[in-house]
Amino acid sequence: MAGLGSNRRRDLDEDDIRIRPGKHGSRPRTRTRPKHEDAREGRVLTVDRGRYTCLLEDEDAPDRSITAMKARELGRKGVVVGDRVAIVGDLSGGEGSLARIVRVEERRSTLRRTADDDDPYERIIVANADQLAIVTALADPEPRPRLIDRCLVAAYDAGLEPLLVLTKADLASPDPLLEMYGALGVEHVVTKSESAWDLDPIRARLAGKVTVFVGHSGVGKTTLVNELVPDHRRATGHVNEVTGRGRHTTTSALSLRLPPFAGAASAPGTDRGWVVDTPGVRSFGLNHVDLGRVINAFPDLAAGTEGCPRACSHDEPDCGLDAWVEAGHADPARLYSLRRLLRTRERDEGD
Ligand SMILES: Nc1nc2c(ncn2[C@@H]2O[C@H](COP(=O)(O)OP(=O)(O)OP(=O)(O)O)[C@@H](O)[C@H]2O)c(=O)[nH]1
Ligand SMILES: [Zn+2]
Repeated sequence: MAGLGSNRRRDLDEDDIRIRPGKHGSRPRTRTRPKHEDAREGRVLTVDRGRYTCLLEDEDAPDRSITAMKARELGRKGVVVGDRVAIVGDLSGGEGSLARIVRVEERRSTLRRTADDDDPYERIIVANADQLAIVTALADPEPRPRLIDRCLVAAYDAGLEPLLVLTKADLASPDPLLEMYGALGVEHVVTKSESAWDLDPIRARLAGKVTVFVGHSGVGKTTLVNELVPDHRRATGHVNEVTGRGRHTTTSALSLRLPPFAGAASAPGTDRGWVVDTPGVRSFGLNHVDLGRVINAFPDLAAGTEGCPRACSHDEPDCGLDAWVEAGHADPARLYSLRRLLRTRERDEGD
């Protein structure tokens, strides 16, 4: 599906969004390993009360899911969902087995949030993601543009490519919302759960990427994720089996590997992509966000900031961008959209 203003979007991809290299290209390079030469590489799928469910991604142990704890030597260093880690100890994955995470590889990206704008504690929700899927229902509940704007700011700040996922298209047209976001050049897909799903457009957007799904309660995120990853429930049941702990509501994100699909390039080993489901992400506090970085997602406007006063917020009377736009160098709708995003932190009532 064509994205909105996708030409413009292409331009900024080069500078701002990290392009994923090939199959093994995103793997952290092997560093000098003074200790734990026998450590295996894994990916953190979810976290539950100090226990990390990790997927071993070694050639000789493909797709083995194990439970691990943080080794004491990691100290206070956090381990989050999406982290690439080095693991030692009991890697059998058998019942009651517990391995140790001894190293966390450098992160390609970190998606953070604060509970609200005044919250001084920022939390990393997910490491090493490529894309932020902002799931919004077209009706029931009504779309909340302010919340979308906040998610967009968080995505731009984190260097993630935003993707608008508009659900419940059987209830309302996506056109008004698409018009509102057209100038931003955000990619989008439209879904509806009615009778036959057409999931190919969204699958094509997810292939080969790690995509974090966020959305307000009731927008249909769970319905969609279950459809995309039919093993979802079984996978989470498995986690409980392994840890031997009872069922409870987890607040951790959960990484799910997408199954192969016919429309994707089906070379063996092709990365089908990952969905990272995030229960409980209902607000997106932006306390940690440096709004000065948002303009980097607008290269057409960034080029016009030479006439700005020092430390210009780009939302003040002396900002040079008004003249830049008046001179015809950029679309006024783009400047309007940028300023709307820059003001999201002030307009937080109800979101
Ligand atoms: N009409 C319509 N209803 C849908 C669609 N997708 C989901 N729903 C319904 O919307 C309601 C909420 O869906 P969920 O998948 O539970 O939404 P959620 O975003 O996961 O919400 P929480 O579980 O509260 O976090 C359910 O009653 C779904 O059946 C759709 O495409 N069209
Ligand atoms: Zn300015």
